Amino acid sequence: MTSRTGSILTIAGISLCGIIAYAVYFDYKRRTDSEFRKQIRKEKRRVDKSLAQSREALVSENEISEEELRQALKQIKSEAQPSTQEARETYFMTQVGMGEQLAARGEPFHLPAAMAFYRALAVYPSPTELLAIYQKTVPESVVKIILALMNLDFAEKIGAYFEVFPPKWTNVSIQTRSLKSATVGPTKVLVLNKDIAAGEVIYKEHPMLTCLDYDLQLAGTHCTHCLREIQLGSLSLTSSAGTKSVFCSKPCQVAAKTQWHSLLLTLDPPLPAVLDLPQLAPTPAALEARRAAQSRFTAYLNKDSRVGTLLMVKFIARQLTAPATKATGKDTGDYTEADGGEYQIEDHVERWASGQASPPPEEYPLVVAMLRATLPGLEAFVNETSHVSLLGRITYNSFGVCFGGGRDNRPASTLRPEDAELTRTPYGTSRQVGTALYSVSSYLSHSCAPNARPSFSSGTSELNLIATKDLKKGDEVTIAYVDVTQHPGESALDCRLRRRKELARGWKFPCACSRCVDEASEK
Ligand SMILES: C[S@@+](CC[C@H](N)C(=O)[O-])C[C@H]1O[C@@H](n2cnc3c(N)ncnc32)[C@H](O)[C@@H]1O
Repeated sequence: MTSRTGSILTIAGISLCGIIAYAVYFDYKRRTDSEFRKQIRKEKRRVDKSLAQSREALVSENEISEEELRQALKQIKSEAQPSTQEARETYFMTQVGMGEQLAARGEPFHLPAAMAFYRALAVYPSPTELLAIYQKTVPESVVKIILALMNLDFAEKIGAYFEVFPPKWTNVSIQTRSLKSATVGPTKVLVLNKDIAAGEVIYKEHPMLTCLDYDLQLAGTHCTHCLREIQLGSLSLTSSAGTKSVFCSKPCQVAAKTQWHSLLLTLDPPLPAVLDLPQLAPTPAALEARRAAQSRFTAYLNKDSRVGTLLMVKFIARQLTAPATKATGKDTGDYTEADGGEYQIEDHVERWASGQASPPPEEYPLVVAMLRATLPGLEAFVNETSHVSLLGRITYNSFGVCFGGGRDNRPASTLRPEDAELTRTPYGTSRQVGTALYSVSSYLSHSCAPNARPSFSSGTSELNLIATKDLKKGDEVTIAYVDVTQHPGESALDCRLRRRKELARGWKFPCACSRCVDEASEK
């Protein structure tokens, strides 16, 4: 080992031993905190510019070509990653040692040296910190190549998203189009990749997150995970406060337990075992604090049946439990490997359009207290700004799950009408059994004369998108976000006003669909 390797390992080792468990959270923060990501994007533009220059310089100095960089990255990406903590540590040390030795052999070995350092970076809990160490200890020309590899990796990930998502089997792609409205600018829409006949299923999609309506949760009549009506026997999970969630099947029970239930509602170890990270042994006082924080948070949710907030914390939990969820094999609608792209649940959610949320002031401290009591450091997943924007994004994109034509015994909301939950469903939120979020369907536009409809014909929250007209390749697919039928005794004008009012309240846009445009010109 060279003396420099020694210094990298000594400096890095402090972090490796001390913060490996917490690193998971900080890495998630990097990926979830929208402000932080905004900064990264800004920084990326700056870095892009300087790296484009540095790449040009690398190329012009005949050091390394763009193609060589691409091949190097491809090679690194194709290699298997160590899966246990012990293996990661050994891999890290081997790669750093190798990088040092290669770098010392001079310029022809700078690319393989940078590749070794880059591999070490990929398994290190805090990459920015390690990069700073490299900058102090590794030859400048090698650092330049490491930065160029980083930049290329980032650019490939971001740039390719809408090329590989949605997956081909959904028969749709996402395009940016300008809608026929003076106030609505370019917006993303779903466009068909092939002709589809009326009545055919365009695609089926499992939700990434669900929330059973609170009254049904209490009644125990529906599955907390897939929202199916429970016919035969049910299974349950008990929270730290003694309340029960029921499930229609073992896979649903396991999925809910793994994804969010253990972390948010119990005193079980919060880190999924498959992460193979050291679990902190909680003191009795810490366990009691966790139970109390969970119970205060649950009381807050239950008081006004807050769906958006529950979905938001389930989303936070899912980011942490993703590796464990993957191991259960249950379809989670996240498309983590959409046609070759590698995505996390947050990569999808951060691209969604966002609405305005105005949670009561007591909500944020309750969320933070609950996360901190679960595991110190976990509260870093949200700050005051990202809490509001995450909530806005989640409520803006939620769908109402209705079986058949929907139910008619849903209790009215206790919130002010302007704060009451509004979900996308042609039957009306008041007829749903629960709320669900979908990766692909989030991009569906509204039309008062839609050409498709969401159907839940499997009796679960799996969304079947059915064409209601003969459609051609290139057509934009639309659904009705609200009830657009003209009811008996309702004039066309009243119907128009009702649906436009609801759209303005829930989604804040003046509808630019063909029916609204035609009806406006008939006046
Ligand atoms: C829930 S998002 C749908 C996905 C969104 N288009 C995107 O870019 O991610 C709702 C937004 O889509 C646009 N939109 C959908 N249907 C529309 C319509 N009929 N008229 C005008 N804007 C519409 C509006 O900008 C609205 O705020």
